[in-house]
Amino acid sequence: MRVTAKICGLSTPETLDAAIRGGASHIGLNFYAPSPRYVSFALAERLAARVPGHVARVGIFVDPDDDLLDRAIAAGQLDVIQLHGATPSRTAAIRTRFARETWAAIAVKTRTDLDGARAYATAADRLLYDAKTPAGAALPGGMGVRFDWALLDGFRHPLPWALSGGLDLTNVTAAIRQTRATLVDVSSGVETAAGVKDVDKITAFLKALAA
Ligand SMILES: O=C(O)c1ccccc1NCC(=O)[C@H](O)[C@H](O)COP(=O)(O)O
Repeated sequence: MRVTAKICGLSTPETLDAAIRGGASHIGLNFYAPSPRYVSFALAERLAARVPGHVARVGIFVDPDDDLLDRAIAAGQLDVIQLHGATPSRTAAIRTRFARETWAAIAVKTRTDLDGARAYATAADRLLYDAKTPAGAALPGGMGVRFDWALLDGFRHPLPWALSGGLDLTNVTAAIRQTRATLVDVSSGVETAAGVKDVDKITAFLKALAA
């Protein structure tokens, strides 16, 4: 079973290049201003220009308006729109309007949260099962929080999906073994501090998938 990865929240050429060199299938550019991984349109443009055609550029958004999407898609040459906090109907509208592969992030803590994924069955192209961050947390993602992977046992996935939330070099192999994920997503697990990606951590994480 081949497993691929999205390295999320990249904001420097060096770490972006490490993700590409290491074999990431997707790279994530974060357009949510409060995030420590936020990239301006100008920076997104420079980073996107380094990404070869076989690697998908994913834009990360929290309930974005159309203007932000328009500008980010152009700057980041986005192939994929990843939405946090968008309702199924807003997700469907974005997918239709922007004609891009669209991912719905599902914030998971309980089985009920997971069941909520079904509402996106006709609205999105892929689900990103991410851990629900604690109440009052500054961000809805990128906080290194893990959910109970056993919740996925026997779950009938309504769409292709990816596993996210608290993954790192120490647990990604077990996560894949347990959930049978074929696409994993990581952000803080390949950082030395919030928003500071690390070339060696990215390389080691991707190498673990190839082993
Ligand atoms: O990473 C962020 O700063 C972020 C902010 C707002 C919404 C989403 C965000 N990240 C989305 C991702 O796809 C992360 O990779 C995902 O939440 C996993 O993060 P981590 O647990 O740190 O690996």
